[in-house]
Amino acid sequence: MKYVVGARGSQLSIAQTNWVISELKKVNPDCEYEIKSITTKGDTDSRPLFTINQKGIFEKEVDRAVAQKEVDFAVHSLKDVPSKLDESLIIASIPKRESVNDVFISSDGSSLENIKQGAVIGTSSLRRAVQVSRIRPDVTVKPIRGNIETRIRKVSGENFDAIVLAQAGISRLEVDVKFTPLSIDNFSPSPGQGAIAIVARVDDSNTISMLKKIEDADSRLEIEAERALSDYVDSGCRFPLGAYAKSNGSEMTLTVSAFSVDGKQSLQVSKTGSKNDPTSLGKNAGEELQEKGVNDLALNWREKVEEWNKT
Ligand SMILES: NCc1[nH]cc(CCC(=O)O)c1CC(=O)O
Repeated sequence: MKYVVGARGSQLSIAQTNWVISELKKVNPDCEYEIKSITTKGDTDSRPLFTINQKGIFEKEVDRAVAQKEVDFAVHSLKDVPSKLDESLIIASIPKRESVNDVFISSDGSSLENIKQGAVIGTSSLRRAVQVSRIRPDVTVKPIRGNIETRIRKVSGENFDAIVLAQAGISRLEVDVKFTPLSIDNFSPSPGQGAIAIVARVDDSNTISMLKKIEDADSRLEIEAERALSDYVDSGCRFPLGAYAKSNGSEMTLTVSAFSVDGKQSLQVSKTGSKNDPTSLGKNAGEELQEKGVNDLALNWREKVEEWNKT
């Protein structure tokens, strides 16, 4: 049996897709896989500056190829996959997740704690921008565009002294670059960070069961809790949010941090529950955030995003 696999044109997407194919070949030795790279607007345009709620615009283009049967399945970074897929599609498989943490990459090897005063730090993630400025209010956080390799090249000390990226992307690309890991406490990751989602057609049960062979049960439960939480707060999610679920025996703990866009206010919630009910865990954490007034964090978000884009 031969499968055609959809991927974006970016190097990360190709690297992730190759990794998925090598895992699939171990358990489906008789199957063949061919990558069909789908050039999306995200691979041709420059990425946006700081934004909120732009999630998944490029992944949707690849998913359309799955829905239209141009490819059999697609491989994505889960954190970029919107919570609502087309009704003909399903996240068929979640393989074992990579590191969830962010990392700090600087031109002179210094860490976020000891980098020189007034350093210029690049990121286009509002979550990371806020997290950086809370630890080092003296640095300047500036939006940086381009894919991972381009961003790393920009850390020359000329335009950027440092950047923040996901460790998972660097590991998957096998980039040879020095970095310091950032703690999950200070840099609560984006929901789903480090995980890969394989999207297939909901009625294609043969492909789904072939893909399920590389599913990792704990990774699936963890990302379900993180996504249930972000779904719960999504309607008014005009604030930077980090969420991280970790299973431990039969339990799972979901820790969530939410910030106002200017970084001045924050809320943290940590909930433990049965790992087999990730949806309730995510919803419970969301309810507690709402009781604590999370919606107030979103006040004036538009003006605050514009402020970030002026730096
Ligand atoms: N939004 C871009 C993106 N999508 C997935 C990854 C890396 C892999 C992952 O986080 O799972 C990255 C780069 C980054 O955040 O540094």
